[in-house]
Order: sequence, then C-alpha cells, then structure tokens
Amino acid sequence: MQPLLTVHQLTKRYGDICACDRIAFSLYPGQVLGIIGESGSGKSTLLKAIAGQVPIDTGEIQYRDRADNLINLRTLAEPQHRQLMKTEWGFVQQNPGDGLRLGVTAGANIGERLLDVGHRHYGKIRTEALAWLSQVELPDGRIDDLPSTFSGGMQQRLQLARILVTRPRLVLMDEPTGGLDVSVQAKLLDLMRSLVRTLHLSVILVTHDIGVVRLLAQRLLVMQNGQVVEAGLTDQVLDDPHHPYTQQLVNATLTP
Ligand SMILES: Nc1ncnc2c1ncn2[C@@H]1O[C@H](COP(=O)(O)OP(=O)(O)OP(=O)(O)O)[C@@H](O)[C@H]1O
Repeated sequence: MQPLLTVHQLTKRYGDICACDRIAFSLYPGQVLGIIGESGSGKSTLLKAIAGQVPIDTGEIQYRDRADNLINLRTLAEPQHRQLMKTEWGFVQQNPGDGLRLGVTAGANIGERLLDVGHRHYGKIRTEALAWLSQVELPDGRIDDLPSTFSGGMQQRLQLARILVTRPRLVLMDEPTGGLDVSVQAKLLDLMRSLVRTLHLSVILVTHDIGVVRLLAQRLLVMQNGQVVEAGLTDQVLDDPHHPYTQQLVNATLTP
C-alpha cells in the first residue's frame, strides 16, 4: 500500500526558534496518527505547515490524491491547493468558532461546503445537511439555528459535519476535544472513532491528551522542542516509552 501523505525533513523556524526540526513520517490510508507533546513543542506548527497555512523553510510534503497522482504540496499552485482543502482534506479546529461560520445557520454551514464543490440543487443540499446532522448526532430540528445557540460539544459536532460532507480522505485535527467538559469529550471521542472507521478516514490528530491518542490513534509521534523524540505504534510507545520525555508524559498522566 502506498502512503497517502509523506512528510520529508520538514523544518520551520520562527527567528531563532525551530518550531519543527526535520520532521519525517508517512501516513497510510485509513490510519490515525497522533502527535503528542507539551505546549510549545511544535505540534500546531507542524499541522499548519502540512495544511499550507504556514510556509516551511525546508523539506517536502507529498500527497497521493484520489486520482492517484502524487502531488508535491510545496510547489502546488494556490488555487489547486485551496481546491484540495475543500474536497480531499478537512481541518478540525480546536476552537469551533474558527472552523464554523457563526453568522449562518447550522444547515448553511454544512451546505456551504457542498456549494463550494459545485452542488447547486437546494433541496438536495438540505437533504444532505439533514443526513449529516444525524450522522453527528445533532437533532434535525436545529438545522435552521445559528451555531452560536449550540453548546461547545454541539459546535464541534457541527464542525465535523461541515468537513465530512464533502467526504474528505485526510482530516487534520488540532486538539478537537480541547476546552470541553470530560463527559462531552468522551461522547465526541466515541463519535469521532466511529466516523473514522465507517468513513475510512486518514487522520492526523494533534493533542496533549494521552487518553485521546490511546482511544483514536494507531500510530504516535512524540514531539519535544520541535523534534520527534519517539515514534511508533501508540500502545507500544505508551506502554514501553523509551525516551525520557515520553516517560515523563506517561508518568504525568498516571499520577494526577
Ligand atoms: N507565529 C509565530 N511566531 C513566532 N513564534 C511562533 C509562532 N507560532 C509558534 N511559534 C513558536 O513555535 C514553537 C512551537 O509552537 P506551536 O504552537 O507549534 O506548539 P504546540 O505544541 O502546538 O503548542 P500548544 O499545544 O500550546 O498549541 C513555540 O516556541 C512557539 O512560541
């Protein structure tokens, strides 16, 4: 099987700070890759660099698209990049306000992505929006409500529906359960786990929460000061951490 995404020696500096230092990994179809590390370790920068939201200094990012073309994202023209983001990729923001349009209804938030990719039939768009509300376990009756009337957990579900409606192959998630109550987090994680399986999604999931990666990610990268200090299967890395930093992370969650 060919990787869906390959990151080669990606480096990103902010002045003297090396936020990402020669990061390399491959992501295979249907795989969830967790990226864990404390605040400032470079997780969000890596995710943004992959999404083309921050320019990188050196390295390459290659993506194999639906038509089986190998695309070099660093040299991809801006319009093609934007189109890829709307169709084959999705980005789940930690703050739902960054991923949703708060001034339009829940249905319009979902429908807008379909309009973006060329759907024009209003009735069909509404039917799709209703189907996706139900997939993310939001009541049909909320379709005409503004997201600002939703709870934090509901807004995150709506963000998932807005992204998944165009059936992306690769979803990037930055602390998707951050800032939510523990019980709301648990329900959202269950939903995410079932969506990842049923839709065969490939996911890069950034979090500082070991519980989240244990539940969702098969593979794990541990980042410290911009470098990957440990990588491997999640259970192996967490049950038998080799690097002192990973040991410290694991111990910190064992002793509350
Ligand atoms: N726009 C920026 N300008 C300058 N420095 C930045 C910028 N964004 C990030 N950094 C620096 O790069 C390093 C990595 O930051 P990054 O936000 O990627 O870490 P993180 O692991 O995602 O942290 P958090 O979990 O707090 O979001 C930090 O030292 C941060 O101060």
